[in-house]
Amino acid sequence: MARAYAELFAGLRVDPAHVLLTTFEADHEELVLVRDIEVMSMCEHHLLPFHGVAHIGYIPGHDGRITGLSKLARLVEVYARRPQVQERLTSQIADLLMSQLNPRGVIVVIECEHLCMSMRGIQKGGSRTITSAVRGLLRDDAKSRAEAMSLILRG
Ligand SMILES: Nc1nc2c(ncn2[C@@H]2O[C@H](COP(=O)(O)OP(=O)(O)OP(=O)(O)O)[C@@H](O)[C@H]2O)c(=O)[nH]1
Repeated sequence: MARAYAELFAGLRVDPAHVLLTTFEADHEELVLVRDIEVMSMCEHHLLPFHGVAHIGYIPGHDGRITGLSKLARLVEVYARRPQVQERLTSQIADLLMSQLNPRGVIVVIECEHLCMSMRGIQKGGSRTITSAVRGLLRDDAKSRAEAMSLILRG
């Protein structure tokens, strides 16, 4: 039992800042977006799962540095594998990207079904909760935000 919880909450043992230590010189200053990253997390109120997908986009900083694509998915894992609420999960990912990668903007959109609403309580399966956290240029510039949103919604 203790091992099962250790696995479920493995994200608590990892320093999220370490995930983004891998960066590359790419001279790329346009949007980078990774869609449909699987999310498996645990609602901190009921200790029941919520699951779905995350879409993470960023516009690199003026130095054009990028991070490894898998690091974005790893960041989702670190913050998801702990008791969570979806809103905090969304903003933690966006805030860490802003502070570590120093990009011009970040957008994180997460869509999940919460089993605490499906299996118990109100018992409404199939509803999806969508949260977003938008920072920097992607928040302030309507054109950049619209471009990112259109790519996110395309799927
Ligand atoms: N930005 C970007 N990253 C890429 C591309 N192709 C591969 N990568 C990433 O390059 C990174 C290399 O990181 P490393 O930490 O050196 O390699 P790794 O240990 O295999 O990394 P993991 O895949 O996280 O296990 C990984 O995050 C890959 O996902 C690409 O076209 N663009």
